[in-house]
Amino acid sequence: MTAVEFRQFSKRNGDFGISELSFHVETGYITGLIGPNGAGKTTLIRSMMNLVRPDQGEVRMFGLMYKEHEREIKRKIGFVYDEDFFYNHLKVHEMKKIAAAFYPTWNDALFHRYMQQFGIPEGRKVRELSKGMRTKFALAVALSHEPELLIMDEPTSGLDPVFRREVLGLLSEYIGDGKRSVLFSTHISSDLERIADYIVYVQGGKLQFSGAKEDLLDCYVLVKGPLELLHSEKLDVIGLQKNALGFEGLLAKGRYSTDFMLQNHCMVEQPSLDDIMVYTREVR
Ligand SMILES: Nc1ncnc2c1ncn2[C@@H]1O[C@H](COP(=O)(O)OP(=O)(O)OP(=O)(O)O)[C@@H](O)[C@H]1O
Repeated sequence: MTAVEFRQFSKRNGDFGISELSFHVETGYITGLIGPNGAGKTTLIRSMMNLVRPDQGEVRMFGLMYKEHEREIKRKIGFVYDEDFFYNHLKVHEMKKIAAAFYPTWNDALFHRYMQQFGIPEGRKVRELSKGMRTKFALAVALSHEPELLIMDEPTSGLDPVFRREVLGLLSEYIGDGKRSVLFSTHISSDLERIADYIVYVQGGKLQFSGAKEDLLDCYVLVKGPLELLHSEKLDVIGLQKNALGFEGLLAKGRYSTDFMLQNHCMVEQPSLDDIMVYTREVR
């Protein structure tokens, strides 16, 4: 089952373009959308909300098209994004009332439970909430209509590690029954290493990878070695960086043996998602 499917999606905005991009988001899992600044993550997320329309190709949500099923699709989605979309002068319970009116499936008991869990006083004005509380409030609103898919643009940016950990715990709990899905973009790849099942990695509007996180992490090894080795051996180092102490970069896994690396005084490590993004970035 797929919660989201991009088919040959193309979109141009000035000199930035996404061209014939296809990927899908599996139902029942947490998918992380990663890529450097300006990669196109927000454009893709906005397309999932029908706030951006493709020039060509299509976006299917739960197998449905926005053209015919906008209301049905939107009701199945909880959306949290980094811009403020609340009326700041309202109190929490007043703002909640407005949001709740949009959703027939609104669960008020669940909302109150989140408010208690997050320590958000419902009589407080939205503008008086801290950034972290505001994110939690947005998350509570998004979750209280019990959506099938939670979409978030940078939900954990600007949150302290304790808040972040709490939000991540909530997401894992939320997908617990296997019928719900989460997709979120982030620059904090350690969050994804902790909880994501799948990764969609974009760069400059192009898809670099879409699949299980473990498969992406398994594609490469991070290698550090002496510069002399580069002269004597033709190593296909991805994102090669040199300094006075030696070289480092990625090697496609399976291309060189551990014995070879040991004999040549190379250190081989498991790369992080950050390492993969740094070393596979295209030089502009
Ligand atoms: N409405 C628009 N008009 C013109 N250009 C746009 C528009 N929206 C986005 N862009 C451009 O599209 C590119 C991708 O932007 P987008 O916000 O999707 O990237 P992102 O991966 O979310 O970046 P970041 O991590 O910095 O938030 C950028 O070059 C941006 O300037």
